[in-house]
Amino acid sequence: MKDEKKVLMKVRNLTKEFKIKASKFGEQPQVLHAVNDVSVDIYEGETLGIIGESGCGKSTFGKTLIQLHKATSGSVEYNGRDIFSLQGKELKDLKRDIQMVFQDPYSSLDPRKTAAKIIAEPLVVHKLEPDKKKRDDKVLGLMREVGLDVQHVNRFPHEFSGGQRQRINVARALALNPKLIICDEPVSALDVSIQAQVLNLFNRLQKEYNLTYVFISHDLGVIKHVSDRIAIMYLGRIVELCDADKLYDNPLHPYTKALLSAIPTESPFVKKERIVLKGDIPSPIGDQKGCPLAGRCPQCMERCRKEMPKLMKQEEGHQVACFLYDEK
Ligand SMILES: Nc1ncnc2c1ncn2[C@@H]1O[C@H](COP(=O)(O)OP(=O)(O)OP(=O)(O)O)[C@@H](O)[C@H]1O
Repeated sequence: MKDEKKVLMKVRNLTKEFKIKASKFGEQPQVLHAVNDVSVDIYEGETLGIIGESGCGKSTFGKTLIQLHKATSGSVEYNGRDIFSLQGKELKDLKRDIQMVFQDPYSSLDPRKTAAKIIAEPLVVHKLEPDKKKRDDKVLGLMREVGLDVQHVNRFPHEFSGGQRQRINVARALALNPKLIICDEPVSALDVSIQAQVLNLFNRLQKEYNLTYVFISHDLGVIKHVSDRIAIMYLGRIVELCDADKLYDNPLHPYTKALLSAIPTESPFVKKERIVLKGDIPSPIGDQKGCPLAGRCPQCMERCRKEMPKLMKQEEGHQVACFLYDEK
């Protein structure tokens, strides 16, 4: 990442709630708090890793950033402009600049279209390359760029392996020269041996095109490999935000500590204490009072059950939302 950091996306108090319909007659509909008051800056050229257990709101956060979900409240600025107020050409331009790559490389590809058609589609939709010959050349160039054999241009998705399919998805996203790519578990559905190759592809493309990534994963190893900074999510909130090189040596939040304690040590001679949090993740349905971890935290204090801690700076490049670090 560059020394001089430019904020590409500024997220403030982003909240996404889903209304859950009443299951029985007479019951009130309930509110599920999927993303809760999230504020974070995303810097140009960086990879912001988002990690947390299943259901903590990672995907909803990514989708709300690009308006696949309509935010309940909060704001997102991209290059200084409020994206929720964009319309017409400005909105179309934004949809070129920000792309998303999803977890399942198969279901996100139309099985009836060839690789050529799939990769060319965004160029057609955005009327970027009306000349067929030039468009075909661009498709072949993109295939080479992501490591696909151009001889396979007329193959259908089922004729490719999982890793190759994800490369088609990446080529399709790249076709529009995006600035920011939201990668939602892009290697989780792939064999471990293939994961590293696809992660290396993401790294190479980032350097080549100065791409910014929001990289969502539940896998601590993957997140460590790709991220410049890491946001740890729990129950819809960012509980810790830290430069990647500091986090693994100095986790502060009790939830992060528990999460990291599950990683096996590199040497079998080094023993590590495993921190197991009691109970399950609470339901995101209904109002929350106090810290979301209060009921499970081994260091819970009186205050934690009543007040919501905010993300606060502890040292350069390290913020945590925990009263253990906020003496009152
Ligand atoms: N369309 C929806 N309608 C209602 N609830 C939803 C919807 N999408 C997500 N949720 C709920 O929002 C919460 C956050 O889900 P989300 O998929 O964002 O989590 P996640 O961290 O990405 O998990 P996973 O890794 O399993 O996808 C969950 O409780 C989920 O059930």
